[in-house]
Formats: sequence, structure tokens, C-alpha cells
Amino acid sequence: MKKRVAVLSGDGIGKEVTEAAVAVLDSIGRRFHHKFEWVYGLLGGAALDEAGHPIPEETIKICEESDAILLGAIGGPKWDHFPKELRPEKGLLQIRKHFELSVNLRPVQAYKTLLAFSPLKEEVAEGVDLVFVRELTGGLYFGEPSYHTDDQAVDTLVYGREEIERVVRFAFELAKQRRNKVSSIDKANVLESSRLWRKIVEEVAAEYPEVEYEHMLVDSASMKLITSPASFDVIVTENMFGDILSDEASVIAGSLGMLPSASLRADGFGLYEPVHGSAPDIAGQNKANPVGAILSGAMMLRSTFGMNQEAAAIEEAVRNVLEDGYFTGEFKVDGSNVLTTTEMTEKIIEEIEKELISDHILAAYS
Ligand SMILES: NC(=O)c1ccc[n+]([C@@H]2O[C@H](COP(=O)([O-])OP(=O)(O)OC[C@H]3O[C@@H](n4cnc5c(N)ncnc54)[C@H](O)[C@@H]3O)[C@@H](O)[C@H]2O)c1
Ligand SMILES: CC(C)[C@H](C(=O)O)[C@@H](O)C(=O)O
Ligand SMILES: [Mg+2]
Repeated sequence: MKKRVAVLSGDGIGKEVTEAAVAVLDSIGRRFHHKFEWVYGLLGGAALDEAGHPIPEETIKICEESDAILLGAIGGPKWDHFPKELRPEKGLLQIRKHFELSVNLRPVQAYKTLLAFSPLKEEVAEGVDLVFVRELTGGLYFGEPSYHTDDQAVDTLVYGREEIERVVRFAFELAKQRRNKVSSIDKANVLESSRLWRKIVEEVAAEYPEVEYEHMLVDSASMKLITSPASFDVIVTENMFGDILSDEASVIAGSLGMLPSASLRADGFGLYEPVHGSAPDIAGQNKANPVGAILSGAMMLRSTFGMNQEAAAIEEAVRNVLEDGYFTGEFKVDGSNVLTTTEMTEKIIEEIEKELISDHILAAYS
């Protein structure tokens, strides 16, 4: 059946990496006989330039009429001085809120061949397989009032029971399918919102006796994340802590460009985007690592479309290319194995198509 996907490439390397993800998903379509229809919409700075708003009505409409959203990244110095309602970041926050994408999954894996490039010792990063479950539509990002004058700046941190319970329950359910461990990260020694968070974690945990859980304060947790990352399975946390900790955790994978994400609504509708931003320092140079965006495409196949085999085919292709020793430039390896964005994408597609050929051969002889 045809799947309609809204593609919001956004700004900077957002365009380059979504193009890569679309190309890989099309190759999956060829191999598994699916048809993806891509409908392009404006978001962020590109939308400000063309339509005067970071998220035009037309973009919302395109997304509402689609089965999922694939997003690149937004933002850049060109729009940094814009008033807050007209900043590219506002467009991203509005789309998350509008579509009630309250649960944000950010998996982090240490790939064997990338261990050598991680600033962490190999034995520390080895075997890491953790996932952040980040609350995405509440907390400091959305609290009112929020303003600044010349003399004062105010941000408001509000969390309601339902918001917390929804994301915490998701984390426990996910842990049941993984290694039965939840680490809840908060700042309950200082923040009231964290004290309610902790209470709700306790209540939900009581319903999951098979899942081991712990509370951690965000300051020491951020240390533990890089000294013993392998001790984590599912990490559940509020919006701002999740934002910061997931970028920190990217050093385990060797590059921010490696991390994918899925932002989910309760009925399975989702927005899929790499964790990184628009990377103005490398934009337009065909240097960006497309893996985070490509793996976000795999998450879309699995979470919204239930295409598990297809998602696994992408993940395996990425793993094979990395194991064959191909990398994008930020890994700072010398020699011919350093690929551009488009070359890396082609390598991954080649891997997917290799399997296509072997599928045909198997079919012919079975
Ligand atoms: N989801 C999003 O759209 C999103 C996320 C984060 C930041 N932003 C926006 O992006 C802009 C730039 O922010 P920043 O520079 O702090 O963060 P960034 O994530 O864009 O870049 C941080 C560093 O990581 C590198 N990097 C990021 N992605 C990479 C990739 N795929 N391959 C190779 N290297 C990569 C960049 O070159 C840069 O050195 C800001 O306007 C910010 O608001 C958007
Ligand atoms: C651009 C910004 C609003 C966004 C966030 O903080 O959520 C980004 O950093 C992310 O991680 O997706
Ligand atoms: Mg971030």
C-alpha cells in the first residue's frame, strides 16, 4: 500500500540528510515492493524566507494529510536575531505540540568499527545499547509565562501528572521489550517538577515488578553516561534534560551525525528526524553524516508502518558499510575511505540492493 510521507528538509544540512534518507527509503521500496509518496513542505528558516512564517499553514496541512513526517533540521545564524515567535526553532516546537508528539525516542549504539574514533576508551563504549525516552511537549520549552525584558528573563517549568505518566509508562513498556531496566533522570533535590516526576515513576514502577528501576540526579547521571554508559538500558527524562543528555551521549556513538530519533503520538503517528541540528559550519559542502537521518527513516518504517524487516534491512546495511570501514569526514580518518554525504548514501543503498539481488536469486531457485 502507498505510504504518504511529509518531508520537511528545513535548513543547512537538513536538506542534504533528508535527501539521503529519501533515497534509502526509495531503495527499500524497490526491494520490498512499497511505494512511498513524498510530499515536500517548508519548515524553519527556509519557511521564513519563502512564506514569512517558521511553520506555514500549508506545512501543517501537508503533515495532517500524510502518514508520517520526515524532518531534516532547522535553524542557523541567519535567523538567530529574529523575534522568538518567528525563529525557526519555534516552528519545530509548534509541529511537535500540534501533532502531540510527546514521546521522543533517541537510541544510542556503539558501533564496533567506530569505537576507535570515540573520545571514550574502547572498553567503556563497547556494547552500549541504550535509548532515551525524552518527554517532548512539556516542561521549560512550553511553560508560560516566557519572556525577557532588559532587566529580567522568565521561563516557566510546568509538568502535569498526565504528561509525566504517559512518557514514564512508555519507558517501562519499552524496557519490558529490552533489558528490563529504567533509569529515570531528574533534579529532585531542587525542582518541584522533579519531585512529582519521581513520585509518578514510583507509582508506575509498582505496576512493572519485572523491571528494575533507579532514580538519578541529572548532574551525576551526565557523568555516569560517559564513565559507564553500558550500565544504561532505557533512560526516561524530561524535555530539557533529554535534549542535553542525548547530545552528550552521541560521543559514545562517535558522532552526533549518527543518532536518529522518533517523536511519537499515542496512535503511532510520528515525526522522524536526526538528533543533530542544521550544522551551519558544514552545510552545503556534501560533508554531513547522513546516518542519523537514514536510521530515522528506519525508525519510521518500524514504528509508524510496522515494517520491521524493512527497518532491519536499513540498519544492517548501515552496519555493513561501517564494518567495511567507510566513514564520513567528521571521524577524522585519513585516506580513501572518507566519503561524502552522497557517497555514503550510495554505499548504503548498494548494500540494500545487494540483498535485492540475492533475494531474486533465492526466489529463482526456490
Ligand atoms: N532538530 C533540529 O532541527 C535541531 C537540533 C539541534 C540544533 N538545531 C539548530 O541547529 C543550529 C546549529 O546548532 P548547533 O551548531 O549547536 O548544533 P548542530 O547539531 O547543528 O552541530 C553541532 C556540531 O556537530 C556537527 N554535526 C552535526 N550534525 C552532523 C552530521 N550529520 N554530520 C557531521 N557533523 C555533524 C556540526 O558540524 C557541529 O560541529 C541552531 O540554529 C540550532 O537551533 C536544530
Ligand atoms: C532546535 C531545538 C528546539 C531542539 C530541541 O531542543 O528539542 C533540538 O536541540 C533537538 O534536540 O531536537
Ligand atoms: Mg538538541
